[in-house]
Amino acid sequence: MKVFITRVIPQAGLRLLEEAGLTIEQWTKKRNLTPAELVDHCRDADALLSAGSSKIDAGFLAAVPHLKVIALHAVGYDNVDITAATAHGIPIGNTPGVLTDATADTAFLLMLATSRKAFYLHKKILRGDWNFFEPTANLGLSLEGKTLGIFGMGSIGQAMARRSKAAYNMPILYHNRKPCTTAEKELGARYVSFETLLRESDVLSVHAPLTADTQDKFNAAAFAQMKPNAIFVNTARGGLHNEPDLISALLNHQIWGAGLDVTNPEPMHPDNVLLQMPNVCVLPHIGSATVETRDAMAILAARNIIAGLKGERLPAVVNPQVYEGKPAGRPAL
Ligand SMILES: NC(=O)c1ccc[n+]([C@@H]2O[C@H](COP(=O)([O-])OP(=O)(O)OC[C@H]3O[C@@H](n4cnc5c(N)ncnc54)[C@H](O)[C@@H]3O)[C@@H](O)[C@H]2O)c1
Repeated sequence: MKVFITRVIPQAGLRLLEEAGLTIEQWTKKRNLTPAELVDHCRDADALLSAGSSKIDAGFLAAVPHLKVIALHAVGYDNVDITAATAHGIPIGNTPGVLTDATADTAFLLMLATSRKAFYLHKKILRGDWNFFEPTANLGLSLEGKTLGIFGMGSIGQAMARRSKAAYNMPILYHNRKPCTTAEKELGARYVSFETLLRESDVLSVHAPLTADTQDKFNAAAFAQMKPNAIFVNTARGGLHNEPDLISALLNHQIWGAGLDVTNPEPMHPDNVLLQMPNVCVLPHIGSATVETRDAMAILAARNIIAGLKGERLPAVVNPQVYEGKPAGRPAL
């Protein structure tokens, strides 16, 4: 049986697939597959392991309904039409949990780096500009005791809140689809409306998935309600903030700074004005990019593939409804 993999993934995952007797075809070119290439490579595959943001939409799924499982090398699944996959009876796997700490570290890094203008000052040193005689230009903001607002208090939001509370004793506010008792008990986090989150946060860190509800959630109207000293951090998906509105909010001093691991589009154009702003730090979507985390993600994605091909329930399934009212699939492995 054949697995098509859309990008080079760690050996730890490939080894598991090989040990299961699967034939692996991996896309190794240094560019993303086109939609047509993705369909072509999946025609004779039994499973797809998708690393990156290839669109797994209704058109793609209709072209390859024979796939027995699709495993994402990611926790976010905004690139997948889950309804269409379920209608075709294709289970979709993802990699929750194993990337929580690495991504929360990235959010924390961006909060701290932005508060101290770290990326901008690094760039100035590269230009030979140490700015010794104008030290006020280097001043950032302290984080101790400042209020952290979390939008999306799931696994990564809680991990970010835990780090910030431990490091800077930050009071935590959050807005979520439903109250999170763990964060309330463990961190004293306070559930607030979206408007209160905007108005009262000194740092606002975004950790909700990209959905129709959250698309462009952080737009001109939202930034206008934030504090002039607020730092906006997004490690979730670039589609949650409206980039022109974010740029205006920064230029008009409606907010103080921004730390972004995700942009819209990706990659960000090197001439983007955000990259020239002192109070902005941008990373190239490296939330989960540690050796250990990527190994763990590859292993979980491989386990999802193997379970799917055996007709077993995936260890991490996004659309459990695919199993409803169906007898367990006939083992194919
Ligand atoms: N930068 C990266 O490399 C990277 C890495 C991992 C995850 N992510 C992103 O981070 C997101 C969160 O990951 P997670 O593991 O914490 O997921 P999670 O499911 O544990 O948490 C998401 C939280 O968002 C909340 N939420 C959903 N819709 C909401 C809405 N409309 N309003 C308010 N809250 C809402 C949910 O209730 C949930 O508590 C993922 O969806 C993914 O897009 C990015």
